Formats: sequence, structure tokens, C-alpha cells
Amino acid sequence: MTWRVLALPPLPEEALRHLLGPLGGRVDVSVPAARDRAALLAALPEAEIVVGDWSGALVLDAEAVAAAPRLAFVQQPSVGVDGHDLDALAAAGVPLANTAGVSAVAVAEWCFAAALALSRRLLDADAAVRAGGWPQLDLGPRELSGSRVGIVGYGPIGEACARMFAGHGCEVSYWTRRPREVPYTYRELPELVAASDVLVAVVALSEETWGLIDPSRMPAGSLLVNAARGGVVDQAALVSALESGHLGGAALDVFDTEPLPPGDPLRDSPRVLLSPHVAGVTSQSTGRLLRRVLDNLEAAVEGRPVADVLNGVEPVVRRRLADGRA
Ligand SMILES: NC(=O)C1=CN([C@@H]2O[C@H](COP(=O)(O)OP(=O)(O)OC[C@H]3O[C@@H](n4cnc5c(N)ncnc54)[C@H](O)[C@@H]3O)[C@@H](O)[C@H]2O)C=CC1
Ligand SMILES: O=C(O)C(=O)COP(=O)(O)O
Repeated sequence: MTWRVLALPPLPEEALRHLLGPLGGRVDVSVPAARDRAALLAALPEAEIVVGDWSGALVLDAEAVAAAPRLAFVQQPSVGVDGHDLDALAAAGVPLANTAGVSAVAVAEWCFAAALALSRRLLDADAAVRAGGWPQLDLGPRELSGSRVGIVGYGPIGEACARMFAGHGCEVSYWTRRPREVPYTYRELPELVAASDVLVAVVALSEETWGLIDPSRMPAGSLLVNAARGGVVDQAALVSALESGHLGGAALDVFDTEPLPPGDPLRDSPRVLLSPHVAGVTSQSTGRLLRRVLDNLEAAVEGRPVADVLNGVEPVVRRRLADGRA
């Protein structure tokens, strides 16, 4: 039995076919040449499995789900599934899986490295030396060790962050939906935001978490690290807090609009470390991600349980349209 797979990730088509090689003749893979919504909607009526898009541009919202009557399984090749309508997929009986945990250590390392770089003013030191300077005490570096670190979101990434910062002698607190049995202090969000020298955002983006963090509520001189999604931080308030000097600095891997548009005020904001949504990207995590995508697809086409299904649909892909299929 051959499954029609619509694959959207920005891998070169040849690399994608190589990745799916072990599935042999069990899949018939098509990759739309155009990467826009019209191309997705045009390809969906035939699709039985969708491998999602890494840019987030092609999301399965209610309209897309309605356009995909044969759809039986969605594999999103990332942790974040923001944009996809999990309820519409569930109502249509379509399980959606992500790649939970594959990049947790990579993202936590980025958060830790970024917090260290901001605390120790590495960007300013680098810029000063390049400009011919040799500043000593006036850069104002602080040791990260001993800082109060607040982690917003306690999934696999939050947990890896907590371990790294605590291992470095930081005082770690966290907020998430429910307190966990972990050796860190649980605080309600307003208290956590107001009492952290370094606030690390690693919470999933959803309607509930949109604009969750208002940097103007953070202590004067504190640092913000965002590796979650741009939308979890009030970006206008962030620019103001940086420009007024209220925030000591920010490290941002994610933005409201990606790539960050030319002329965005964050490009010229002081004390900001910018990164192009790569906190989770290492050679090791990419290997784990591709392996997980392949394992999940293999389980799906063999009718075995699929890991990481997020929307509560029985994680066994059923042939929904066996009858009447050409
Ligand atoms: N910058 C990058 O390269 C990467 C960013 N990410 C982002 O990091 C996020 C976190 O990923 P993971 O730790 O793997 O876990 P996750 O996405 O499963 O969840 C993170 C945490 O958010 C909490 N959460 C979700 N909705 C919430 C709500 N309404 N209120 C309070 N807490 C809520 C969950 O309970 C969990 O503790 C992802 O959703 C993704 O957006 C993930 C991988 C790479
Ligand atoms: O896994 C995630 O959620 C990520 O943010 C990783 O980035 P990507 O989706 O691969 O651009």
C-alpha cells in the first residue's frame, strides 16, 4: 500500500528522498515547488500524510484541514506546533506529532551561552576592541553565577535550562501551568518576572501565552533571554525597555516576524544579542530530528503507535479512505 506524502520542509528534495529512502515504495512523496499557501491548498486534497513546514508559513489551520479529506497523519518536524489548528485536526480524526525533546539540550545551551554573554558584556567588549578601545572596569560585567534565574515554561527545554543554570550556581525558579516535583522554586508568573535577574522564555506559544511577558515588569538592569517564540514577549514593550535603559540586555533567537524585517527597531536596540532562530540547531539535534521524523513516519505507515502525538487522537494512523480510493 502506498501512502501519498506531501512534504514541505526546506530540505533539498534529493535529501528528503534520501531521508525517506527506508520507507521505500510505501510512500509516494511530493514536494510542492512553490512554498505558499495557495500551493499548499492545491496539494492538500490528495495528501494522506503531511510532513510540515519549518518556516511556519504553511500551517494546517481549519481551512487547510477542510481542504484535506484524505489526511490521516501530520508530522511537524519541530517542537513548536504554533499555527496548526490541533482541535480542527482532532475533530477530523487526524493525529499530529512533533519532535519533542530532540533539541532540548541545544536550546538550553544557547540560553545559557546567551545569558553568560550578556552578563559578562562580551558583545560590548568585542565591539570596543574592534573599534580600537581597551576598556577595563567601565563595561560593567557581572558574574552569572549567583544570579536569580527565572524560567518561563518547564517542558524538556525548561528542564535542561534549570539543570544548566543551577549547575552554574544560579538560584533557579520557574513558572509553568502546574508546579513540578523538582528541586527548584515554583513562582507565579508576575512574581517570577519581578524577581529574576535573568528571565528565560521557553514556553510554548498559544493564544494563552501570546504577549505573556512584559519586559517593563522586570527588575531594572535585568536580562531577558527568549528562545521560545517572539509572540510570548510583548515586543513593543521590549524595544522601549531596551531604549530607556530599563533592561540590562536581551538575547533573542525568535521574533514576531521571521526573518526579522529590515528596519525593525530591534536591529538598532542597544545591548541586544540577535540570532536567526537557530537555538535548537546543532549537527547532533538535526540528526535526532531527522531520525525521529523517519521513525514516526515508519510507525505511521505500518499502523504502529506514533510517538509525540499532541492532539489526543489515537496515535495509530488508520486508513480512513481505503474505500473508494483509486
Ligand atoms: N529557538 C529554537 O530553536 C527552538 C524553540 N523551541 C520553542 O520552545 C518551546 C518549548 O519547548 P519544550 O520545552 O520542548 O516544551 P513544550 O513546547 O512541550 O512546552 C513548554 C512548556 O510550556 C508550558 N505551557 C504550554 N502552554 C502553557 C500555558 N498556556 N501556560 C503555561 N505554560 C504553558 C508547558 O506546560 C511546558 O512546560 C517550544 O514550544 C518552541 O516554541 C523549541 C525548539 C527549538
Ligand atoms: O523545534 C522548534 O520548535 C524550533 O523552533 C526549531 O526551529 P525550526 O522549527 O526548525 O525552525
